[in-house]
Amino acid sequence: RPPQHVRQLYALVSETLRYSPVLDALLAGAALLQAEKKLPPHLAKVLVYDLLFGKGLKCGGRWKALARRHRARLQAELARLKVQRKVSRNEDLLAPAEGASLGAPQLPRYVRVNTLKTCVDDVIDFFKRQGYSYLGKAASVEELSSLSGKKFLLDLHLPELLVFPPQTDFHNNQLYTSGHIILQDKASCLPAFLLSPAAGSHVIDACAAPGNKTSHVAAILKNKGQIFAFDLDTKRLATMNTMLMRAGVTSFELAQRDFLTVDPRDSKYSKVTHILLDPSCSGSGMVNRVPTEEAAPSAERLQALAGFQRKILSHALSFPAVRRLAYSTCSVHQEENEDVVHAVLQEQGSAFRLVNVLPAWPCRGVATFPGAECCLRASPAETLTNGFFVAVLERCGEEAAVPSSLPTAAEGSLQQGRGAQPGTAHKKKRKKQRVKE
Ligand SMILES: C[S@@+](CC[C@H](N)C(=O)[O-])C[C@H]1O[C@@H](n2cnc3c(N)ncnc32)[C@H](O)[C@@H]1O
Repeated sequence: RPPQHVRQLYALVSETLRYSPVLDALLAGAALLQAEKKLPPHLAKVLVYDLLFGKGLKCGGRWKALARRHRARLQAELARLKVQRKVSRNEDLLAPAEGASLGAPQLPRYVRVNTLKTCVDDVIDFFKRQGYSYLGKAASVEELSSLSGKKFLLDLHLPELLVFPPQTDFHNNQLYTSGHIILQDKASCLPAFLLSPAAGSHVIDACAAPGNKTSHVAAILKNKGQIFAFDLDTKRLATMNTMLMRAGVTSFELAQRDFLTVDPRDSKYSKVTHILLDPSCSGSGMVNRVPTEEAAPSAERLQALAGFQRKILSHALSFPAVRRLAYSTCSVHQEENEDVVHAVLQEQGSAFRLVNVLPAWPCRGVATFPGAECCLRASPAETLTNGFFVAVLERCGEEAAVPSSLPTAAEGSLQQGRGAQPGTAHKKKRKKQRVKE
């Protein structure tokens, strides 16, 4: 049934997620899932949240009645947990207990500077004026993990990425609302950075909405050239349109379209040299994702996703002028990552090859085929990001001809000599609209 009170439902789900570690402890303590074997664990959490902390929504039917039967036991568990944690209010349970690590790992707050509107130096100055201390460029991933209070760093891999302590909230910050900064996980900044089209290029973003990567591509293009962005989802495209306008992106064409039906021979796309392909995936790498069965997709679901991903990757490579393509997923499953890339590379014969990107990146593709280590993986534990995968494919024999703004530091021996000097993009102080406090 469609929800009658969407806002209440949204609040219920987000609050359940906020209390998730506490709810896990209560469910375990009361052995609810052992007692009610048919009760799905995620539903159990929502029911227990509503029973103990919520406002008592008028829905839930038989499941709600089932949870109510365990009310006394759950309340006793809650009281016990409060005594154990030495707290009196429910909210105080949300602070992690001493020495404990509850729930999803805490990732830093990554802030991508939107170079279409400002520059890194100006944004650093802005935050300094807001009372933050700038600690310079990070030397290691460990340094990023030890950030606390009002301190921030420049990322060690991505020159336009600032790193703040976890849970720093900039959603109401003037720089965010004006599109000067984009709140984007570090791993999700990799595809556009590694695709690195030169200003003036024609680029396809095949599965583009809600558009964070598109706006990143536009920034790399310096708004010069043309972006053709496609997505199936009307609502996500509407959000994307607003986001791109706010970010000052021009020269883009958004289309609500199945990319698989876009004709590679259409003369409109005859100059497309770069493609960013970030197709639907299981999302199994997302740390803060609403938990669903997707976190552990079935073999059938993985097979279906991988089939789609192979098809859409092959289709993207069939654009006649394409020279470079970045394929990415926020999945941790080999089936959606290395296996897809390997299968399509084999199908392409010697037309395309993998580029050995970012040799300094610590986490590489799973060695399931020769060259898989050219791909990048990301994970909360190793790179302090969501779980992610990126592979960059390049047309064989084209590399010398490809103009690229990619810093040479981002590519290994296979690509040496291409592109501009490391860091030139952020070192140059560009004249940009100055950010006013
Ligand atoms: C992982 S999301 C893309 C995220 C986006 N690249 C970003 O950075 O904001 C995958 C997107 O692919 C879209 N999609 C799925 N199948 C598609 C198809 N056949 N053609 C175009 N878009 C598709 C989905 O609607 C979804 O918005």
